Amino acid sequence: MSGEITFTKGHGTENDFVLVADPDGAWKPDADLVAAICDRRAGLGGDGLIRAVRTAADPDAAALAGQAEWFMDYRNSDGSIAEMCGNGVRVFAEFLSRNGYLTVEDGAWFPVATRAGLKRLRREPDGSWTADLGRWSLTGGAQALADGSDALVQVHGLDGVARPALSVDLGNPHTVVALPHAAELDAADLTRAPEVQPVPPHGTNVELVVPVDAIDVDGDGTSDIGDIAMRVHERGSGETRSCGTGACAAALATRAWAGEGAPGVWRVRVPGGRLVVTVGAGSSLSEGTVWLSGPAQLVATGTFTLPA
Ligand SMILES: N[C@@H](CCC[C@H](N)C(=O)O)C(=O)O
Repeated sequence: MSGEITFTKGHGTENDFVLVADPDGAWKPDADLVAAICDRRAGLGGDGLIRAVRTAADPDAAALAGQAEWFMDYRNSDGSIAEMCGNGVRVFAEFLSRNGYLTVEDGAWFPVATRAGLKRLRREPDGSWTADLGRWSLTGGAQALADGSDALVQVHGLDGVARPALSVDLGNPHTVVALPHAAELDAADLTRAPEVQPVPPHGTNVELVVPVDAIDVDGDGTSDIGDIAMRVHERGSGETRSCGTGACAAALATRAWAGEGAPGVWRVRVPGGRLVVTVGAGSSLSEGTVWLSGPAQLVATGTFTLPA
């Protein structure tokens, strides 16, 4: 590919992406080009770039070629590579389906290859998508669960006190900090990356979370659905209006802090909308499987002239 590329702009709860179909793996954008495309003033603008390439045509995904037709090559807006994107994979599925690259029947799962392995997706009758993100774990394991934290995070704009946090692995790294009040969530300055100790070897996405409510659906006096609000500073992209894997991490860490009997379904309110996180059957408080549900919208298609 040279000269110009055809792109689609899409978002999931306002986590926005530039999507490019590259079935044969002919386009090899370097980090500078990805950053130029994602630039909100001089480029198209986006929290990330997603290249849709046939699994067999990309060396990073070729091992999964027999198991999924398409590979989501995800790049952050600074050009760095990320293993996984929960909002992006739903938008990717919508993109493949709307452009005829895949025939998708409502309710039927289909596989997608990512750098974090195979994921399954399903379109819901209302047009939203559910992504089976597969395995997650508390990075610090049982000890982190017993201690309630395995990291300390200093969030700019607050009182300067380093706060306890839990690290969650969803294929990509997350560090979740609980704040006591919505006012603190609003006051946090996420124009600067929160400072995490010990420094994660591959960087981390940082989620700030506050409890909102808990919902007793069946009236038995226990909470069936957890309800939290979250803001996120994404590795490689800065503050975004949503993060799907981040929403899962926030729900899973909050569930771990709540302990046995905590809900298995969580509503996660983000600045760009709402997501639903469903903890897989048989998951413990420190590891298991997880599903993410939410919207995926395509908003524009056009051509972009590549810099000479
Ligand atoms: N916004 C995404 C996560 C994108 C990758 C992340 N910035 C990283 O570097 O791990 C999501 O919706 O999960």
